[in-house]
Amino acid sequence: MLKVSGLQTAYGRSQVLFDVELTIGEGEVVTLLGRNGMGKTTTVKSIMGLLKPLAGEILFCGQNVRGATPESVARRGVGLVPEGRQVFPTLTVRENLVATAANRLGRSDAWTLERVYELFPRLSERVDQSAATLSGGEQQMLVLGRALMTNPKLLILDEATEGLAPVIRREIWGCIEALKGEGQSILLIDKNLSVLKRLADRHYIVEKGRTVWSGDSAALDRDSELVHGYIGL
Ligand SMILES: Nc1ncnc2c1ncn2[C@@H]1O[C@H](COP(=O)(O)OP(=O)(O)OP(=O)(O)O)[C@@H](O)[C@H]1O
Repeated sequence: MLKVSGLQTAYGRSQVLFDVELTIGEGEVVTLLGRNGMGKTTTVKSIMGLLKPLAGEILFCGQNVRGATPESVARRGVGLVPEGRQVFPTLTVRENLVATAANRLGRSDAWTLERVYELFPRLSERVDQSAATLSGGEQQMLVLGRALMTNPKLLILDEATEGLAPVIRREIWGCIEALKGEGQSILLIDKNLSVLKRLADRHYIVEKGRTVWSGDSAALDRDSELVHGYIGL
């Protein structure tokens, strides 16, 4: 579904990615791990077309999307839950969910408001409340629901549980697990290694803008010393 290879990206003159590679197959849950500032968000922004890479290949469903606009990447079926709970603050819960909703790929089991409310009952109790007045956890659920309403082939979650109370985190992890059960392909960035090991099929570690390790959860355990050196957890 997604194949990134030799990815290089810079902010102005400051190059941050030097050689990132990762692959996500249909229905797979894959993580991108690494310490703060190693290039995970920059990789996501490069995939989404929010940054223009200097070099490398980003193949999504067999087509090169490197250099494509964010709109075009979204239209092809990549949904992003960005860092930092980016709701549309002046819109209500319902308006947030429908604002970018689409079923461009014509899925027969498309996401609907009802299905999102079923997944996140807290949102169903607040449909006419403005997003700015939601708690942090509710805002994050809203952003996740909004991404699902675009019916993405690939869902990318960048630190979706950061800064949330444990009970809300568990709720969000439960939803991600349910999505995995439905065959949703997901790229996860998070610091909660024990949950990621249980949930994900494979993992990639980035260190100073390069993919330096990849493997499944069993390999992550086997190489735990090396892995902990890289991700510092
Ligand atoms: N807009 C920017 N301009 C210049 N440098 C940037 C910019 N955004 C990020 N960087 C730098 O790029 C590097 C990689 O940052 P990035 O946000 O991709 O890291 P990350 O692995 O996602 O870390 P975190 O877990 O802290 O979000 C860091 O050194 C960061 O300071």
